[in-house]
Amino acid sequence: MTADGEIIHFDNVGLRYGTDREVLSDLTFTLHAGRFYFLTGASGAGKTSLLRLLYLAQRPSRGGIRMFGTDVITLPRAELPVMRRRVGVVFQDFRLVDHLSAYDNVALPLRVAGHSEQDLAGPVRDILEWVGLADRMDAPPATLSGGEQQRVAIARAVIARPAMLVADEPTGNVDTDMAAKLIRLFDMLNRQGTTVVVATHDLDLLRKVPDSLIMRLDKGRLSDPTGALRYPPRKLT
Ligand SMILES: Nc1ncnc2c1ncn2[C@@H]1O[C@H](COP(=O)(O)OP(=O)(O)OP(=O)(O)O)[C@@H](O)[C@H]1O
Repeated sequence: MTADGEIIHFDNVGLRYGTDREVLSDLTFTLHAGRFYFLTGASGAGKTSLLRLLYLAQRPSRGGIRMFGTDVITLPRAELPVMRRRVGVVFQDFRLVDHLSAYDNVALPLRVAGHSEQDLAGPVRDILEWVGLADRMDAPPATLSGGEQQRVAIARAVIARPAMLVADEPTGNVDTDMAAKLIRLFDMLNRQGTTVVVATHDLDLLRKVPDSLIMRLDKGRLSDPTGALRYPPRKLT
């Protein structure tokens, strides 16, 4: 994070896949630490593509991106994994490892980072408890409901305490009540200081986080270039 609380800055970013037309154009915005952002827009507007830029799964075709004060465009490839570890990711389809228990799925990022079993056991149990799955730790994903699987995925995304959590339609495969519960988890994380970016079609979710900032994509462009529109509307300070 930089001194003024910026965690990400996009400067005139464009993205095209292959030689096709641009799917994202002229994106200039700043995300600030500790805020909650919703990314909305019609199907095909470019939400997933923009999130992929945020979690460094994709490089832009043009423009500049600064993350945590570092220019990621010129960052050597070998340094990308360290930067990626600062961003947790949650997907609509959970993407859990089928043959691992809930516990082992959540432990995975800490094991990859080299933590000992002794050190990681406490945090993994604590976070599974926090998402309400203390009694399902040994369950393989296939035996969990969609909402339970998504809570494991959220626990896995935040176990290494990322500065930012990025979620792509995280409530797309759960019912309305579970969607509200998942958004409450994101909100709690945000209140503890994690910057949160959630892409969603579901405009009802936006009302559940009153202080959220809305980024609206329209055919690859941000219709509010400052990303500062609020929903419900609130006076800007
Ligand atoms: N790997 C790819 N190769 C080529 N074109 C792609 C690729 N991924 C996405 N696109 C195109 O980029 C555009 C934006 O897609 P993207 O998935 O980012 O939109 P979205 O807003 O997330 O859509 P949805 O809400 O339907 O998931 C679409 O026209 C899509 O067809």
